[in-house]
Amino acid sequence: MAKLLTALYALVVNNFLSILAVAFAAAVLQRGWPFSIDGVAIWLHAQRPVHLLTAAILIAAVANLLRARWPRDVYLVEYGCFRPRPCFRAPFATCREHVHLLPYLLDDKESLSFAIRLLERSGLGEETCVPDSYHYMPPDRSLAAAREETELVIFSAIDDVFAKAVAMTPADIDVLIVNCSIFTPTPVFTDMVINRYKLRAGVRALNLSGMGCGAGLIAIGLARNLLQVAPPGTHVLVVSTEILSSQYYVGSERAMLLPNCLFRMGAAATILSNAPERARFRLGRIVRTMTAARDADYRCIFQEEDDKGIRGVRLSKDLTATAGGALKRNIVAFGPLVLPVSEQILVALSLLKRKLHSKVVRLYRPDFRTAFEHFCIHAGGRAVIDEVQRGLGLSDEDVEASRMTLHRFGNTSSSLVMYELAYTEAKGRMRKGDRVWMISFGAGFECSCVALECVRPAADPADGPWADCIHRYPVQLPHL
Ligand SMILES: CC(C)(COP(=O)(O)OP(=O)(O)OC[C@H]1O[C@@H](n2cnc3c(N)ncnc32)[C@H](O)[C@@H]1OP(=O)(O)O)[C@@H](O)C(=O)NCCC(=O)NCCSC(=O)CC(=O)O
Repeated sequence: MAKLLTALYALVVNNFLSILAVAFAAAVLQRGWPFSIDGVAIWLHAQRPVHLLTAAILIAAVANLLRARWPRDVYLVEYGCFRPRPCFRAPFATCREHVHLLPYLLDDKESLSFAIRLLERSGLGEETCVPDSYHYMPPDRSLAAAREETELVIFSAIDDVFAKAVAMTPADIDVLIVNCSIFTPTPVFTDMVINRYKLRAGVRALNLSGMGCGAGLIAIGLARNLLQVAPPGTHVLVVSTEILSSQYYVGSERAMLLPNCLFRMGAAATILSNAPERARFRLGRIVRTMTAARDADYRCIFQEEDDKGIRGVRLSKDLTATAGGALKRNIVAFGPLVLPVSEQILVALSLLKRKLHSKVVRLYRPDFRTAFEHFCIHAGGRAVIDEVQRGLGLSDEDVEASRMTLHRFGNTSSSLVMYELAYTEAKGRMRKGDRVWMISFGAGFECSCVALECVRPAADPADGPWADCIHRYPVQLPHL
């Protein structure tokens, strides 16, 4: 009964304007339309032609002006992901053997057992992949190795997206955005892509670095902003990756060993456009929250040298709480833009109740499943997914794409959310009209939320990074 009442409440409140319009139309029809076509014709006839012409020109000019100022709709035309070959696999046995052979960990038994424990409890499976350089002993952290990894992951992802977007070629790209946080070579990634694919001389190229795992959605937000004011038919290629070779930490500090355990190779390439032709998703609201003004948040993910002068990325123990806080702040802006009115009224009522009664009244947690069918949550680590699931009150099915992506691919940084989208599609769950919520976190600290609406499901959903393993997923994860 309560379920039925809730559904009825949502139906009435969310369709209030339509119900009002139908009631008004019915009332008008019952009373009779006050104007007749003859009456309007006589009135028009009585006006001076020059006045009618001026009015028509004015109306057309205002409409044109409004249309030009109205931001264009932006679409995700296609996306592709790097699918690592099995030779890059890093199963536990190999990782365990490697950490036992690392000279700097050999003397530090505590750090050694910590690294192994984290590997086992990380939520990563047996098939995640690391670059060739990690298979060397000691790991090859040279520029040449990083460049080799870059070319492999980026070019594979771009090849994949153009293989899917059959009607498009690299020559159709007007703007190129590449993001990678830790490694920035010269010439930069965008030049690498322009050189390889011989992009047009007039292509606009932007490179984002140092922005952590959140940079993929930041790049998509930037592409959206550009496309909203660009001439119709403009195409942007966004490439998101993190290059691991140069950032392997060879020290023994726990907080800096963690990235070695969590990060794995990956890349995604996404084509966006302001033309609806051939589009697969329509971009909805995008909200980015930065909390770098808070010292603790700013230092939460920090590249620095340890006390022995060895460079690495330090991940704070408070990272999950920081992510939860940043998401909360983001939702204050994002929620009202995406939630149905019925949920917003419930939030407003609980706020009012809290104000009137006491601070102990719990605020109503909106049900985001009324606004989205699918969730792609940055799978930064098992604890990050736990925190978001708990905070948003999501079910295990809602976070399945994130947990399975962490299991199969590890933390691939800024490309993760595209692997998660690919999971949902590979499972055949994406339907026309379905809404997707992408959430990413990154150094800064940053939290970005992007809403997507599916306009055309994939022609071949199994064709993607999950092609060779989707039949084995979801897998049962151990209870830790
Ligand atoms: C690492 C974990 C899988 C471990 O989970 P566990 O279930 O084992 O439990 P746990 O959290 O109690 O941690 C186990 C042990 O690790 C220690 N520990 C955990 N996190 C630590 C950290 N950052 N630094 C130092 N030690 C740490 C704990 O103190 C504890 O030690 P003891 O047992 O001795 O008390 C989880 O904590 C996790 O997912 N954390 C989040 C990982 C993360 O930061 N991801 C974001 C990556 S950055 C990113 O994605 C964005 C970006 O780069 O921009």
